[in-house]
Amino acid sequence: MDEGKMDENEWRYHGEGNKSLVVAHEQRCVVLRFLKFPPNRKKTSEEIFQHLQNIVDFGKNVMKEFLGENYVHCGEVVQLPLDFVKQLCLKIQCERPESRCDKDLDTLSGYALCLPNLARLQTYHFAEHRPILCVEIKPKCGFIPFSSEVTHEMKHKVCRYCMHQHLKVATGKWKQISKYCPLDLYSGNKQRMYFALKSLLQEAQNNLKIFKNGELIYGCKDARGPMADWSELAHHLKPFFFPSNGLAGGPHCTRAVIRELVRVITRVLLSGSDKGRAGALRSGPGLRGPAVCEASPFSRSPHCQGKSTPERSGLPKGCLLYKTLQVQMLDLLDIEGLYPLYRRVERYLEEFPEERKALQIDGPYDEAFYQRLLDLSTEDDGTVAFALTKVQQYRVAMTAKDCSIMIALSPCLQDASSDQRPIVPSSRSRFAFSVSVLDLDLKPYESIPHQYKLDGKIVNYYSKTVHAKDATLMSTRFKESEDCTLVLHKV
Ligand SMILES: O=P(O)(O)O[C@@H]1[C@@H](OP(=O)(O)O)[C@H](OP(=O)(O)O)[C@H](O)[C@H](OP(=O)(O)O)[C@H]1OP(=O)(O)O
Ligand SMILES: Nc1ncnc2c1ncn2[C@@H]1O[C@H](COP(=O)(O)OP(=O)(O)OP(=O)(O)O)[C@@H](O)[C@H]1O
Repeated sequence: MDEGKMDENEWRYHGEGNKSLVVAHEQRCVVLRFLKFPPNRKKTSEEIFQHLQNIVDFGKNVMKEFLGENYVHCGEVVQLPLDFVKQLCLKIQCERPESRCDKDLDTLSGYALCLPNLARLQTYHFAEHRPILCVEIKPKCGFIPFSSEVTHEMKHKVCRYCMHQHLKVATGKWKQISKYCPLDLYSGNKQRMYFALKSLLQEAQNNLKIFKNGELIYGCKDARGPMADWSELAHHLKPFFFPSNGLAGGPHCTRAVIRELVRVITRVLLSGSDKGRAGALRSGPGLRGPAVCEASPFSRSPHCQGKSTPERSGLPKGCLLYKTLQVQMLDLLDIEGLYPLYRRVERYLEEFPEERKALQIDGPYDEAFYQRLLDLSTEDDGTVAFALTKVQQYRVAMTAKDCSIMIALSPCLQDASSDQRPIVPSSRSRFAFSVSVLDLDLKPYESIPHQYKLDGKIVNYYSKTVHAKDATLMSTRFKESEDCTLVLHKV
């Protein structure tokens, strides 16, 4: 990229999250990822450069090690002309969803990350002219805490995502509770995975997006966005899954196309032999905790009836879901066990503020930082060193709980057998595919107190609503039995 000759008209708005905004190049398969900040938060250019460089280093030295070379794209920090950034910011403003406009794009530093466009991924040298379908999934936390530090019984039964849904609907973030449960997706059991993916398709929230040739065709921009329309989605997908047959339209066609999509995504998610060092974590927590979440509607669905023992994780060890789950499980103590250790580090830093650098709280995220993450002991010897290791592991785990997986699918030509790319078959076509992870920014040390408070809020709200529901149910049952007694009495 020639940073000297930048033209805002060659870039278009692509998407954004809470902390960054992404624009895509119209022709080339690259994106620019800019940081966003609340309007009054002024950061120096040097701070922004350092923040971005830390993201790159963390990707290279930590996440590539854990997840594998091919899945992680670190990109590079680029310096752009300020005039270009200002014009770009004006150009895209009208396309930004209202709910994301509480933060502004950083137009003052001129720094951004330049990354491959994972929605039009060319990793395996897909021919430029071939159509590309891309599915982005934000799977969230795939396990139930196994730490003995957990005090709320509910946390041993219901996963955080399912509990959080209730609070999100109550606060108006989303309109309705999703049937998606991360434990189903991470189960490795095909039926549970189909159920999870279908649930995501029904209620995408911010957990599912679908792009065709780099354009968003499915998924919420905003809680106020229109409802999911499967027939419109099927219309987009039909040429990919039923290329040469004249499958008629209508609900039958829609169902057939969605079924194919779900099957292909499941196969891709279960595939993979990419080498990562997540194996280094296997001697640690392993797959512990309950295998199912009590709130998942799957356990109450007809598929599950008659099965007394839920499936344990059947994820193949090489697949990205497995590796992501292993990194998530670096949260060994749960926020309840971690918070006192965070306080220990805080007290130490209050006394010796100059030590912050040596403790690598704000980087550098180098090989030494990575090596310390491999110590999975949970025996607290009372030291700051122990507390710090657990704090850093927790931050890495939280990052893995909030990352997204991008699956790019490109239809194969009949003669594509000599290609080196992995292939996934569907019933009427074949796709070359690639899988990548995005949003691997290390969660800040400062967010730990917020996590602690939020955890309490989520569990308390869920317990309250579920108890209220149970109480209503009980009182209805009680009434029914009272009625019954009366009837018996009469007889
Ligand atoms: O805490 P959670 O589980 O709500 O996750 C937040 C996400 O909400 P979600 O649950 O996915 O709707 C949230 O996503 P949205 O902005 O709501 O789309 C962010 O990803 C947030 O991360 P950060 O603070 O921007 O680094 C996420 O915060 P943390 O990952 O820092 O907890
Ligand atoms: N390299 C990429 N290629 C294609 N699309 C991308 C890329 N990076 C990000 N995106 C798109 O931009 C969106 C926002 O990016 P990202 O998730 O990194 O933002 P964020 O603000 O860090 O997210 P969060 O809200 O989780 O903090 C993603 O959901 C994805 O659709």
